Amino acid sequence: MKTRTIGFIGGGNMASSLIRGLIASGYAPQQIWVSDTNQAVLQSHAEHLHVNTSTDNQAIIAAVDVVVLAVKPQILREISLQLAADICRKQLLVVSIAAGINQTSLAKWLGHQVAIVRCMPNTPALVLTGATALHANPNVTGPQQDLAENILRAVGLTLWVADEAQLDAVTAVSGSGPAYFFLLMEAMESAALELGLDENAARLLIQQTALGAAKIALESAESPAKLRERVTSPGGTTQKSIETFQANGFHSLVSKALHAARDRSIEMSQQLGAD
Ligand SMILES: NC(=O)C1=CN([C@@H]2O[C@H](COP(=O)(O)OP(=O)(O)OC[C@H]3O[C@@H](n4cnc5c(N)ncnc54)[C@H](OP(=O)(O)O)[C@@H]3O)[C@@H](O)[C@H]2O)C=CC1
Ligand SMILES: O=C(O)[C@@H]1CCC=N1
Repeated sequence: MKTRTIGFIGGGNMASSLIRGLIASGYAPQQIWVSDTNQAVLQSHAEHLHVNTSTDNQAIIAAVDVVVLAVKPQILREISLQLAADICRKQLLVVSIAAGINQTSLAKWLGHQVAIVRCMPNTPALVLTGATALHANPNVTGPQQDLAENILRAVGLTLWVADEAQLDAVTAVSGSGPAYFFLLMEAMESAALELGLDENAARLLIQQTALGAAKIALESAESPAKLRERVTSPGGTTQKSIETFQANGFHSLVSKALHAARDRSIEMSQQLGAD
């Protein structure tokens, strides 16, 4: 499967994470093609990643075995309509990573016979620790499903969802999720500075603590609540901070934030898929 050529339409943040991850996992840069309207982005990818680049989206379609649509959801309709005829003619597998653009809209724009895998990756793909949920439309053959899965599995964990609606929840949980952990790190860093630590010490301690907590959570069969209790000595320091979090509605705040992200994904499907 690593012999296939992969094209990215849009070479921004998420595409860069995937491309870097694919190269780190053994894909040759020559197998990867990227198009973007931003010359600086293409120049940087050519210079640093040695991948093939073009400002011509159609040239990418002509060159590859599978195309990843990695532009902003707001312009996906225009791009899909622009590329539909070439994609159909070549019977190309399309992988869309766009948040909030559903299979119905993609089929309407690209053609109802096109094989489309809609997925939701996340930026830790950059360090081969991505998490991606995928959904295939009925046109996707077994080998095409394997091809899509192999690309995303090269950069982390993959799971298939049979119910496409679950991708809205996945977007709220793992698609946007890295930002929540960065937000917590950001807030902890500000607090650490207030407590008198210098920036370098604060950042290092927080990074290592986040890594350690994630590793324990991954390696342990126990729930996050149980793992939290292990840190919380009765009458000690953690109890005080956890009580402060909980008295200020931490769980409900997280729930509201994830519901807001899920609802935005649904709203985008309705707004952007309308025509
Ligand atoms: N960032 C993330 O963590 C995740 C993003 N996604 C999805 O990935 C997609 C891309 O997101 P992200 O990487 O963050 O966005 P970016 O804006 O970083 O990347 C999109 C790139 O596409 C370029 N572009 C604009 N118009 C065209 C065009 N006509 N042809 C080719 N390229 C074009 C943009 O250039 P310019 O900036 O000049 O407009 C930009 O470089 C979105 O659909 C998003 O929902 C999914 C999961 C996670
Ligand atoms: O914020 C967004 O819309 C995209 C999708 C998930 C992460 N970034």
